[in-house]
Amino acid sequence: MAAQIWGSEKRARRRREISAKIAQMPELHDSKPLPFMTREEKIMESARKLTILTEKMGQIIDPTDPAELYHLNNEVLGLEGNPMALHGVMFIPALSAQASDEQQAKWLPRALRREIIGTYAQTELGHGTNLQNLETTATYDLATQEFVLHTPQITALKWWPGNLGKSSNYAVVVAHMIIKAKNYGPHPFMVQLRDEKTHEPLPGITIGDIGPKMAYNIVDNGFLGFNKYRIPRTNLLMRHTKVEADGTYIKPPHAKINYSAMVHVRAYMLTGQAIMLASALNIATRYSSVRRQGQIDKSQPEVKVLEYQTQQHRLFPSIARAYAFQFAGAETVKLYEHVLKEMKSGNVSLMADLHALTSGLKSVVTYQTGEGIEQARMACGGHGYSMASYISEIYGVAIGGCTYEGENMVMLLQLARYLVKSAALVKSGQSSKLGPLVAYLGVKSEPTSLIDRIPNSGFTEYVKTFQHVSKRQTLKAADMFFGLMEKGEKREIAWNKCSVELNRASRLHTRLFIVEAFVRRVNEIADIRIKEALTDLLHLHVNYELLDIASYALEDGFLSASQLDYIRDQVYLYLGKIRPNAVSLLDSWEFSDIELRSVLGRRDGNVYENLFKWAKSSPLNKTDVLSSVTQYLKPMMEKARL
Ligand SMILES: CCCCCCCCCCCCCCCCCCCCCCCCC/C=C/C(=O)SCCNC(=O)CCNC(=O)[C@H](O)C(C)(C)COP(=O)(O)OP(=O)(O)OC[C@H]1O[C@@H](n2cnc3c(N)ncnc32)[C@H](O)[C@@H]1OP(=O)(O)O
Ligand SMILES: Cc1cc2nc3c(=O)[nH]c(=O)nc-3n(C[C@H](O)[C@H](O)[C@H](O)COP(=O)(O)OP(=O)(O)OC[C@H]3O[C@@H](n4cnc5c(N)ncnc54)[C@H](O)[C@@H]3O)c2cc1C
Repeated sequence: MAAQIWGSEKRARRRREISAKIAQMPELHDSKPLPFMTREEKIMESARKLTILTEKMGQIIDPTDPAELYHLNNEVLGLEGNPMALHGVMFIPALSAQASDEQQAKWLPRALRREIIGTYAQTELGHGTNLQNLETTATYDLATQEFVLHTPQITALKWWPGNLGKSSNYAVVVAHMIIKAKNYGPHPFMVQLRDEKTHEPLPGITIGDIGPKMAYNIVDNGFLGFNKYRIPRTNLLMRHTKVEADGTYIKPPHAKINYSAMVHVRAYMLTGQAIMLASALNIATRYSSVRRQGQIDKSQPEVKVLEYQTQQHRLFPSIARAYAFQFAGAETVKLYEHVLKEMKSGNVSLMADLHALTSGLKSVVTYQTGEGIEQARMACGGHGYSMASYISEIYGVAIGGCTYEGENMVMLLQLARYLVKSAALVKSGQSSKLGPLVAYLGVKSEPTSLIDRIPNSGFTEYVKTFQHVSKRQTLKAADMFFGLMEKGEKREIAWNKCSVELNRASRLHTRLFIVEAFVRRVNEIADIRIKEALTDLLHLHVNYELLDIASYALEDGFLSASQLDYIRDQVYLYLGKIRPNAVSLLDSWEFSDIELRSVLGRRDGNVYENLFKWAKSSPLNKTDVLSSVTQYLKPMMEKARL
């Protein structure tokens, strides 16, 4: 099963080997539990480990393999981030995709050797979503052949970029490029921020940390202002766009090609989210098989809380989602790598499809991951609320994904643009022009669902039902939009008036893609035992998800009330079937205790001993009487007694 999750036998084996090596290297372990550290201590601890990794990484992993890098990152540095998080996730990808060969030769080896640390600075205090209204300017000075970076007012301060505040000395900065008074829109520039020897900010740069956040606090998300700060013309990333010495602008082959670093993270973050969801569920499911509370049969001893159907209903559909996201994520990464390769050689024809797909997936996956992690926390009762579970930290980090790389509603609306265009093709009889991801929009469906009507139909009737609801909602939302425009409404106003319905269509389309990716994977599996276990999980997934969106299929009579009863019964049936495999389905992800960082979810299952040890190690327990008591509470009580 680990091979299915991680993509191959070899990958699963390499993960195990990497975990085993790290277990033997105490210098790479947390020196104390992260929740007992201050933010400064955590940053210090993480930087300490990063320097060791820079020396020893080659002995532990193949540093050119992103999957191995990511696993090393999760084991050693953890999900709270690190002082170089954005260096690997966005700075290097931005340079790789957007810098010319000559620029790459100059900067990439230095970045890869970690001579310099970089980040991706795009978002500003006043604007994150609407890139067209970013306010940082890069004005070309023909006389000196330099760009002058400037922050015209407080809202133009770069705000949020990870590791910008204190750790990075370089950044890919996105600014509006102005040449001879003409604004060419947002473009990426390579900018040195700090002196390479002293790490002091360079003159003309104002920079710092934006303060603590809900989670992800080892990352120093920062602010940055420029005061007429000059950089050479050749620091504009020029793989696709060029500015010649005389100010001539050569436009890129696709208007949004400079957005590729965002698409990179949107594609890769899906499996990251699946890992966080599976981690939280691993903790909650292990704990649920240790925790005994109450009896189902009063004549019997107390049961493990995992025996309660409500507990299973709370956890198991999310287990299925974690697998589904992992499989859909793996497909997306493959597509991304393909499109990136094509893009580098000038073929931009697949960019729109990739953008639409990743926009929808990032939104649905992050939202449902957040839901699943929060259910996992509640499934652990009081102990879930303790930092000993570590679930709250996982939650805080995961839900950041609902916002970064494009706020979820906004990204769903990006997918909706694609769906509406596809709907227009269907309506104008041009269904043959539909891309493979939306081809179903042009297929006539049966009048009613055949779920439970055709024996042994596998998942086909389920997929058809998802396709039906997605198609219907897409066409309905598109009709609403076209209808408003026909009535004379301006395009943007009409769009806004339909946006809730449009986003519903985007969610349904994305959920269909996730179901299909799960089905595709299960169909590929040869090992009969693995196939059986995953087929059970897929049964739970399709039935649970369909129940969740049933209103769409009920409103036009595609599903009947009796079919809904059948679907509900199937959910209960598969909850029971999955119960014996539940812990194994999560243990198969092979998270080590080091990586999970959870007292509640350790492999040994000694929950109560471990919790007591953890509590005793709380810094508050170093002394029996705290100075808060001697200074304030004790005198207060004494005064009251007089
Ligand atoms: C030492 C060893 C240790 C190792 C440590 C390192 C470990 C790392 C290892 C790395 C390994 C790799 C694995 C990576 C794993 C990742 C896991 C994830 C971890 C998470 C980390 C967290 C990091 C968080 C970082 C966050 C960063 C950010 O948030 S950056 C800022 C992001 N900002 C946004 O996303 C802004 C959103 N807004 C937009 O995108 C746009 O403004 C908009 C799309 C909404 C609108 O744009 P615009 O105004 O320009 O558009 P128009 O209206 O003019 O046009 C719309 C048309 O354009 C089309 N379009 C838009 N975008 C694209 C696109 N990208 N591609 C193609 N087309 C696009 C759109 O479809 C419209 O087309 P039509 O007009 O409809 O045809
Ligand atoms: C943990 C974290 C890490 C980050 N790291 C980085 C980084 O490394 N580099 C970087 O540059 N940035 C980074 N960001 C910033 C992030 O990319 C932005 O916060 C994000 O893109 C959302 O933009 P915003 O904050 O402007 O939200 P807003 O756009 O102001 O969103 C506020 C509300 O307005 C709604 N809204 C906005 N526009 C529309 C619209 N057109 N239609 C409908 N509704 C709309 C949204 O849906 C939302 O409900 C990070 C953010 C976080 C939380």
